[in-house]
Amino acid sequence: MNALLKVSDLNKSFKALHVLKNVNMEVENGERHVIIGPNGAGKTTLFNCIYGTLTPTSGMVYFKDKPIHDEESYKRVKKGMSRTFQKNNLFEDLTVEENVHLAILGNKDYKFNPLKPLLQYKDVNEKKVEVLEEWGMYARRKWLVNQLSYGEQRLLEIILALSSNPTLVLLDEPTSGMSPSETSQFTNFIKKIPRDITLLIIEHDMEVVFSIADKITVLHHGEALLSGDPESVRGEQMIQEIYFGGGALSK
Ligand SMILES: Nc1ncnc2c1ncn2[C@@H]1O[C@H](COP(=O)(O)OP(=O)(O)OP(=O)(O)O)[C@@H](O)[C@H]1O
Repeated sequence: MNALLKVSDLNKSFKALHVLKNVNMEVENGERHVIIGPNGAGKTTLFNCIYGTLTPTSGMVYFKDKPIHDEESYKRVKKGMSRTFQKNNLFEDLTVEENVHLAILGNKDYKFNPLKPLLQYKDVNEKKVEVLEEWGMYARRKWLVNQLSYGEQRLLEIILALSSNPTLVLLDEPTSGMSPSETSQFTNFIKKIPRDITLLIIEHDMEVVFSIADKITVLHHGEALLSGDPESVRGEQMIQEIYFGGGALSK
């Protein structure tokens, strides 16, 4: 079977700024694939082109063997993609379960009716309970989001991304701003996600990278310098010099 996601000769420019330069990358089914690279390398721009937030200047993105690079994000979500963003995207004054409810509702075909009480969406309610139970948030379902710790809020964002039954989830710097204990909670959480869900993650914390990655792609000045298993990437002399020697990956 072919790769779940294939990025082929992808370019993205913002006027004269050539951010992505002929990027080629493949993500296999079930993989935990981590993208590393210094600030400004083009990692989020690459995510935006994969998810449809941005249209590439040229090149192709294939998902499940079909070209998707000119489709809107909502169509990509329907095909099984979901994502989180660098900054929290939660409704902080709503409860945990209301956030989950709205995320599930947002992926349904029927239009949200503001006059219909949330609890009357029976299938959404069932799915909500399933999601809250599966990911360990049921006990805190009535908590307001702003009562959760920062680490729990970031986990809730991932839970929302998982609530659409995705096959591919893109996580953009999920541990940014987390304390060491929140980061290790995150790593444990990632390890519990079943392998029928593929993960593509932008991550700066090298301890996290090497504890979760099956494959690492190094993006440098908009070019995919190399892709490989963690040990081969760690062993590359060029990577040692650029990243581990100079500490260029730490924020
Ligand atoms: N919408 C935009 N318009 C103009 N320039 C942009 C836009 N989005 C990103 N850029 C520029 O593209 C370059 C790459 O940015 P991008 O956010 O993709 O990098 P990154 O590798 O994700 O960095 P970081 O690790 O800091 O998040 C930067 O120089 C940024 O200023």
